[in-house]
Parts: sequence; structure tokens; C-alpha cells
Amino acid sequence: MPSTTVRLDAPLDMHLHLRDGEMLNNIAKESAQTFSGAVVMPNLVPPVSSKAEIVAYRERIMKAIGEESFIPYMTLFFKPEYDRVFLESLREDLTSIKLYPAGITTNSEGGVSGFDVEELRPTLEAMSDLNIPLCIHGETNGFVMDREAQFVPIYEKLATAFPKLKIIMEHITTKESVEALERFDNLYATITLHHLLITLDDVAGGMLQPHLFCKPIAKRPEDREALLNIALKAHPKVMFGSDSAPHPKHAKEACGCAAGVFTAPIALQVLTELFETHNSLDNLQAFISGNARQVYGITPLKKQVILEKKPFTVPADYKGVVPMYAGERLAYSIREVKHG
Ligand SMILES: NC(=O)N[C@@H](CC(=O)O)C(=O)O
Ligand SMILES: [Zn+2]
Ligand SMILES: [Zn+2]
Repeated sequence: MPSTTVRLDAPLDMHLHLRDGEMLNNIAKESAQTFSGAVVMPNLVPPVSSKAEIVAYRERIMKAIGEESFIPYMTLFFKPEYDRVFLESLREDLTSIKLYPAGITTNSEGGVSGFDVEELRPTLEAMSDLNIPLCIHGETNGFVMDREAQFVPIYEKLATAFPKLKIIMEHITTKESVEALERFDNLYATITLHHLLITLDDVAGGMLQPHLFCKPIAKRPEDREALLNIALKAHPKVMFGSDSAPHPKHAKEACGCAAGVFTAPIALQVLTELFETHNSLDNLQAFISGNARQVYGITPLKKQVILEKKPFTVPADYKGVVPMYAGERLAYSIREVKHG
């Protein structure tokens, strides 16, 4: 009997941390081998915030991925002082601009400390005119389980004030964000793999699981349900964004565990199993690529990933970075990647 295979065309990861230096060289291929491209987050130390830094970071990424065909869709770290002339000068070098509230997540200290529309207007209007999407890590500094829901009014304020600006709610984790998506034409979202699978119970309900600790923290079963619901039907405003965020093992298995789940090497296999389990395989192509093409207006490199229903045991680590499901068996493995 022939084994079950699933073909994915040009998978895109619309939210990825590739890091820099040794980590970049160690992990970039884990995405570049199977994904056609990824939106690369700018939260380096210091953050990517000039044309020279974007261009140089892109070059370091291309060097790290070597022979693989892969497009890094570059982003700039949002600062309210960016003006139109500056943004015009690097329009061709970037895909979006990423806004972090100051101090809310890994390497976000230089982020935004207020959301006064008039203060942000010059930059956001210029972005709107230049058709540069705004990606946001949407959390307040309130109670950890409420941070994202508390940010929804800020999303709404921005979506109303800048109706032509594409605003992407990154790595959404709550039903409140899912509902906001429906209320505003210009709000979109990325959803991670882990937030489709886990709740806070998996992180802290038993023995603490540092490799599942991330920002935003995984929420309640009803939140996961709301995310699953729109992902499985590939709602046209949602895109896959792994938020794969590698940290060295010693920084995760530590007092003061760094936030981030490393999923790049397992994302396609696990998504395939998840969509199959829910009889939604027909929608996976749109979730993993089609919706992102529409929302961002991008044409990815041609790449076909053939997955096969054959167990794959997840390695304990990838060069010192522990992936989600380390040591466990997945139902699908990558059989082949075809180029062109
Ligand atoms: N998601 C995380 O928990 N961590 C990300 C930052 C981010 O995406 O917020 C990281 O850079 O480590
Ligand atoms: Zn984030
Ligand atoms: Zn992230």
C-alpha cells in the first residue's frame, strides 16, 4: 500500500527569529531547507534599525543558509522617529516594520513606550502611503494572562486611525484577538504552531516545561479553540508564523528562563498531522503560503515539500537548541524537497 504523502508548495513562515552570529549559522538552515521564505524579526542586539543594518543582516543570513533557496523577508525595528524620507530610502530593502512595546519580550528594550496616535501619526501615515505593513507584538504590561486581550483596544485604535495601514497582530493567542480580526478590514494575524497545540496547562500545569515558555504565554482551552478554528479553515486574514525563537539550552533550562519555543525543524510535519487529524488538509496550503502571498503581495521562490506519513523522531537538540517535542515521535516526516 502506498504511504500517504502530502505536498506543500512554497511554505512561508511569516514570523521567524533567525538570530545572529553562531546561532544564526547553526539554525538558519533548519528553516531554509524546507521553507521558501520567512519574515525575519529584527530583535537583535542592537535591533535592526537602519538601512545599513538591514542590508548587512540580510547578507549574513544569505551566507548562513549557503546553497539553500530561501528568501529572508526583512523587517525593521519600529521607532517613532522614522520619517517619510528615511522610509522611502529603504522601501525596497524591507517587507514590514515590527513594533514592540518597550521591554515586553526578548530584546525589545528599545521599543515603543506609548501609543498616542498623534505621536505615531507621521511614521504610520508614511508607512500607510508607502504600503509597508506594520507587525505588532501586542501585549500590555498588565497581568500576564490578560496582556494580549488588554492590547486589543490599541489594535483597534490604530486600525481606525490608519485604515489603509495593514496591521498584523503577531502570534495571537486569545479569542479576543480572533474577534478583532473580524471587526477591522485592515487587521490580520499570524498564528504559531505551539499556540494551536498547547495551553498554559502544558507549560505550568505539571512540572514546569521551560521549552514551552514563550511570549505571549499560552492561554486557556477556549483561546486555543478559537485559534484552531480560524487556522484550520485557513481564514484569509491569518497566516502561519512559527515565532520559532531559539535560545541556547542553558538559557532555557535556567533560573530566569528565556522566552521562546524552537519549532522551525518540526513545524511542517506537525502542522500536517494537526490538519489531517481535523480533516482540514485541504486548507493547509492556504494557511502555510496562500494567505501570506495575498496579504503581503509576495511571490515566493518555487519549492515543493513532500511529507510522508512515516514516523520521525525529533532530535534531542539542534546544535544545543532544544526543539519542541524533543525525543518524541511525530507521524509525518519530510520525504523530499523539490526546487523550481
Ligand atoms: N516569542 C518569544 O517568546 N520570544 C521571541 C520574541 C517574541 O516574538 O516576542 C524571542 O525573540 O525570543
Ligand atoms: Zn513577539
Ligand atoms: Zn517572535
